[in-house]
Amino acid sequence: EITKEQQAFMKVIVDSYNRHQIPQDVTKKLLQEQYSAEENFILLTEMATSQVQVLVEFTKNIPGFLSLDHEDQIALLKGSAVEAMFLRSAQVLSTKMPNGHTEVLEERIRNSGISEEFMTPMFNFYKSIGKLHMVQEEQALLTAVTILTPDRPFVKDHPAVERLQEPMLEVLRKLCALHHPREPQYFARLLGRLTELRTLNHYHTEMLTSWRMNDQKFTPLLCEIWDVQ
Ligand SMILES: CC(C)c1onc(-c2c(Cl)cccc2Cl)c1COc1ccc(-c2ccc3c(C(=O)O)csc3c2)cc1
Repeated sequence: EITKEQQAFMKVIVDSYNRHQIPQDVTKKLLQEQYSAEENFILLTEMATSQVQVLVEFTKNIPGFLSLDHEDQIALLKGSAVEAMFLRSAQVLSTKMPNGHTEVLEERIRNSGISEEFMTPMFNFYKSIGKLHMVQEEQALLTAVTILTPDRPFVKDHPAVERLQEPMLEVLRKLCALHHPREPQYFARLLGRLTELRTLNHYHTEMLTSWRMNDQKFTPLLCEIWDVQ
């Protein structure tokens, strides 16, 4: 069912996804530092900054991405960074990481100055992703599909992005049928998570505003990608 060239195409994306991860010396800090809201915010800022760098490297390996208009490349990265980081942190929180990152990451997110009203939708999303039990290929493809979403703000050449996203959606659809044969609606449920991700974008914008109200500092890279400060 999955053709030879689709397999090769998928391998490029999955290998890149596995190659690009936050380095150990950064993630191990999650286990070491204190648990004050202040310290948690600083750690999460470091994680997010490192994850954005990882995302940029992953995105550059998506076939065809580098031949897009340069301004559109930036618009796609800015428009998808938060969603891609929700997907990645969801993966960490739902797979019991052997290194104990899961528990400490959840603990630090829950105590980092994020107001209660955002906790519920955030952790509902985390739960809904966990229930899907995505295999690694699906996680890699879903992240690539999220990044190559044509209707992000300021994207000029929609059709060019669609032409890159379509083949990835087709491979993802076949992967879902392959790995979840008894759940014909699995692919549709997966795409439903992308809709839920869009709503989290709006919550995230408010989270940023309330952090900034408390004079919290971000890194230059996060300020650039989130148009803050
Ligand atoms: C600026 C900061 C306070 C912030 O603002 N919004 C969010 C934010 C939040 Cl709080 C939730 C969801 C999305 C965002 Cl942007 C954040 C924190 O973002 C994070 C991004 C990414 C990780 C993350 C990734 C991978 C891994 C791995 C691994 O791969 O092995 C092991 S531990 C870990 C940790 C955590 C937090």
